[in-house]
Amino acid sequence: MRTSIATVCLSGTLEEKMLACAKAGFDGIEIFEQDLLVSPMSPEEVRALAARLGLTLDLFQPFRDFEGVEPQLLQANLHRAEAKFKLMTRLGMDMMLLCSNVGTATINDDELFVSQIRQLADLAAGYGIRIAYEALAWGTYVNTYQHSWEIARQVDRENVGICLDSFHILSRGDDPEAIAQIPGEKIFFVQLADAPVLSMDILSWSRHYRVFPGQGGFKLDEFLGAIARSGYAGIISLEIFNDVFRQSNVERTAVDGLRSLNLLQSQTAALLDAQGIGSALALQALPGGQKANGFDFTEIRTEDPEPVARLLAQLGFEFRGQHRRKPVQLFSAGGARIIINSQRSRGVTAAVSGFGVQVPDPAAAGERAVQLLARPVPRQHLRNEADLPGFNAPDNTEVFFGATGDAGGWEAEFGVHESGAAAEHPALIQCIDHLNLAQPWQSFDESVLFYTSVLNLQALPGTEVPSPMGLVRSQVLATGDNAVRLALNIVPHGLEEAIDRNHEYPEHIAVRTGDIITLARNAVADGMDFLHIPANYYEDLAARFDLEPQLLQTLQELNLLYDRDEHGEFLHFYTETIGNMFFEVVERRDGYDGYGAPNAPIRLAAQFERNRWSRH
Ligand SMILES: O=C(O)c1ccc(O)c(O)c1
Ligand SMILES: [Mg+2]
Repeated sequence: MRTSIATVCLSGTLEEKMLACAKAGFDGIEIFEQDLLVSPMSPEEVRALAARLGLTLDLFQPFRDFEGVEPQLLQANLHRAEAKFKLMTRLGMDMMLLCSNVGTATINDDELFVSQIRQLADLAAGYGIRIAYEALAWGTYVNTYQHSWEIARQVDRENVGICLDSFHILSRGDDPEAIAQIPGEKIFFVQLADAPVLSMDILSWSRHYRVFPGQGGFKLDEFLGAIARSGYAGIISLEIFNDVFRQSNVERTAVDGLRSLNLLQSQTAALLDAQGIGSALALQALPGGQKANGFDFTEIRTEDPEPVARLLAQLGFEFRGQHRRKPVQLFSAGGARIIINSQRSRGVTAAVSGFGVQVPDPAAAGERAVQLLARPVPRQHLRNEADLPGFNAPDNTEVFFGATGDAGGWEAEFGVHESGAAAEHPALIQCIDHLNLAQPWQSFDESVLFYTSVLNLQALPGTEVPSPMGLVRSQVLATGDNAVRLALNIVPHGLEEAIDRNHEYPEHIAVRTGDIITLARNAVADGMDFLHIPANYYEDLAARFDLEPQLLQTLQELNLLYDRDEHGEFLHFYTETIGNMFFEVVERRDGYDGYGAPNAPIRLAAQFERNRWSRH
């Protein structure tokens, strides 16, 4: 599939945008006219740069407010168009986007639209230029794809077709199914954008909140499937107006965009395959996404392992061994393995630096990640050491693929020979339940797409948690069976540096137990520091749930939090924070499925009080 992206999606100068698109691997770009207007590069220089970078210049856009006007204005519009045709000739471009009129149209008459666009077409033909007519969702008279197609059909010129933009169609709730009936050769261009489901006027939604495919709520595989069934064989482009992308790192945004297209074409190929339909789009399928069976390990980086090791021991973890070659230690409890790594850790008090998941075929999962443009972690293994495919997530977490049930492969490097070595006491901890990773606000959507596509996780509906630092947006990603769960928390604006500053906005590792009360009592006996929960919380619990007074008293005594859903009950507690991380211990009774969301504000406020206090 040939891929393109509109320059309006990206930050920086036109030159920077072009370099980033080429580096990410796009085939071409749409030149958004404003980017050219403000550029010091001449049209000839833009053309030469594109040629040098191997980028095609696919669409000059937008040309606005043309049809449906009085005769005098039409002449001015044709004059304006001719100037742009000359400019396009200098750029070596042959396709112009014509948006349906949103401003100057005063006459609602299809026949007039047809005859005026026909005049434009005949003028364009003299320059060898084709016109792609796009119905904007807020077009004054033309605002549906059916209408733009009807007009283009009646114009009846070889050099006039339509541009289909998923946003304008899906934002209105229109059914894209009828696209399949349009002759593919009359679809001149396809723009894709996703968007979160919001209720606001369509213009504001379009200009500020579009996101890459897979980051919003539109069913773009079905949309692209309908495009494919029309017989369209052209370019699939991204046109994303997004306030955050326009101020984010241009290279990262370009990679994020191409990742979204690589995922979408694979999903669409699967959809068409299932219907037994071939496609002229040459959709590239990715190696199949594998369902992870669980966490392989979680890694903590720290320059001083002692406080973390002490906390792990208080929670019931056993020290399993020291890596034979590196300053790295392994701890485990039940099926939960935690690695403390002191390499490259100068200045890091403690931070969650990576994790592994177990999949049936790690090499294939690694190959899929590469095709999704994931950045490989530089290799540091020796020939006789396990070589887990590893990648840097957008939040800088290192993500590894291990083989299902084969931790022994790398555990041996820690001198651990029999897997599941008999501990002195059977561990109360069963496994890693979930990880909570902090996300800078600029890269939240990028992270969601990365983790859902590379780790093959599903995004659950997001929530918002009030905290003294601001409203924290939170999003859970999980395998269908919850064997692997990640909770991504957006860091409130202004605190994103806190992640690097090693303070204030910690991440956490949640481990699961079948007996949290015994585990908490053992930890108290071992002198562990718990996050202190205020008495107000327990008064509120008593009001909301009818709890046995004895249980309520135990919860308060042990700083345990409580929640209930339609399945069962949830008991959990938090440890004190070390550096940039802490632990949570959870007990899920009778299939409780959530994360104690009502308790999250209590936790954030308690940590805020505590961290403020510890800084003075
Ligand atoms: O918002 C706009 O003006 C605009 C311009 C060009 C497009 O292709 C589009 O989808 C929207
Ligand atoms: Mg568009």
